[in-house]
Amino acid sequence: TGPSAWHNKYPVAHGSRQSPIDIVPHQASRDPNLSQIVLNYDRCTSINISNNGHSVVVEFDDTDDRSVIQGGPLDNPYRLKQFHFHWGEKGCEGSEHTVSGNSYASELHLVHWNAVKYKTFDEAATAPDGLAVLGIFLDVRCFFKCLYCFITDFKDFNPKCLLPSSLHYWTYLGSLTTPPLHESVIWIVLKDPITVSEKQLGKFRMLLFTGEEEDQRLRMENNFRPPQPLKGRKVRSSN
Ligand SMILES: NS(=O)(=O)c1ccc(NC(=S)OCCc2ccsc2)cc1
Ligand SMILES: [Zn+2]
Repeated sequence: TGPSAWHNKYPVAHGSRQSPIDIVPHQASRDPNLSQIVLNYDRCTSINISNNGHSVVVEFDDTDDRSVIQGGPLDNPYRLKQFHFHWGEKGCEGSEHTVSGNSYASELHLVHWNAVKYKTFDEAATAPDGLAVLGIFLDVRCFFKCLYCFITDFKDFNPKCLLPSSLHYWTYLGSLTTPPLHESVIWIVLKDPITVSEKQLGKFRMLLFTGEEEDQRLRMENNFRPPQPLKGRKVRSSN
């Protein structure tokens, strides 16, 4: 049961601030008050990696403010909880947000929560300003290479090495793109995709298989939700 059936169990699927959306750059309003986003991931500690057969999630220790995103549209620092990817079975589609109708091969989501206003992620996940997700497009060359790299110990993995050169972004109010689809996300989508070079590839590696256990391959099925109605929302652009 794909995205078109989610509304049966999660009526908010037809809500007024659902994600992803199609971003039309020249319709986004440039907001000079939007400061740059600041990422403090230097002391991030990845604690777990899980591969549920159709996505891979790397979780972080979010018991203190060691890895946060702040600035831009955010009034507080938001703590990094996990990151994961969305992709498609064909190289030409897979991202969740689209830009003027065009898809990228994949989209990386760095999920953060507002630990200043809320006590737990679960509480923040149901609040209108509870979560901030940084969306980063991956181009096809990089995505497939990145998916097939190995790392014996991903503990030293720092998502900062995943960032494109420019942190220019679009931002809008939206939701989780998978159930429970809570309308609690301040989306920050970077304009530039990541194109990892060969030499950077050495740094960005991901354990995708369970190693000695049975070869649990990631099925390359689609795990992206199509764009949702804007319903009058404004997309702002950093300069
Ligand atoms: N694709 S997405 O970034 O919008 C995104 C991010 C997180 C999640 N869900 C998470 S982290 O679930 C953790 C369990 C939970 C607790 C309260 S609501 C979900 C779903 C979609
Ligand atoms: Zn996601």
